[in-house]
Amino acid sequence: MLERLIESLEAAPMVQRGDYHYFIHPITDGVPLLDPALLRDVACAMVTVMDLHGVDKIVTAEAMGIHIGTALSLMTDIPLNILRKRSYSLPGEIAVHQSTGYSTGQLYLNGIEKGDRVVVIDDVISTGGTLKAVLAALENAGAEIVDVCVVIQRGEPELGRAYTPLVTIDVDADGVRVIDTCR
Ligand SMILES: O=P(O)(O)OC[C@H]1O[C@H](OP(=O)(O)OP(=O)(O)O)[C@H](O)[C@@H]1O
Ligand code: HPA
Repeated sequence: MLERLIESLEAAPMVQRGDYHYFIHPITDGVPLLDPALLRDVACAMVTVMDLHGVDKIVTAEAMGIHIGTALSLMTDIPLNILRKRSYSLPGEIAVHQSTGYSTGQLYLNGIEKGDRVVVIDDVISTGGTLKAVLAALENAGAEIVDVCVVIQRGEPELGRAYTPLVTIDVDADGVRVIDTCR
């Protein structure tokens, strides 16, 4: 089920963002084109590895968790909640600081109730800065985090809790090497 993902990752072009070797891939960037079969492979694998029992909401971060979260939501009928990079100034909005290997910013959580059972998904974890911010916002809102799943784990970031990657990669200036898969 993951052959298309593995092959496309190992063919991914690289660019520099400061000191950061950034790979460009349809799942993580929507560039150059997202093949529906690849998105379907990823969504089916995530549904297989995640614990979705009694889950109220799928949570992801703008922007590149949205297409994956949408596919999962359509497959499972579980509503999708998106942490946005802009504030809506709604009552109860929770703001958290996001940092990645090449950027910093804010993420804003709305629409999560105390006691909600949620799963968190994203396209990639690299430094872990984004998912740490998402988890902090959800904890602040009083959500119960049932599971965390990412398509791609880059390196060995710690989140302070377990999470499941579909694939684990190493990246250097020459490109991407897939070193592990979830099966
Ligand atoms: O583990 P980290 O070092 O935090 O990196 C992972 C995050 O980086 C990317 O988001 P980014 O904020 O770059 O923006 P995008 O999703 O809008 O492309 C990606 O979608 C992850 O959310
Ligand atoms: O190297 C990367 N490529 C695409 N998305 C990312 N998000 C964090 N690092 C990366």
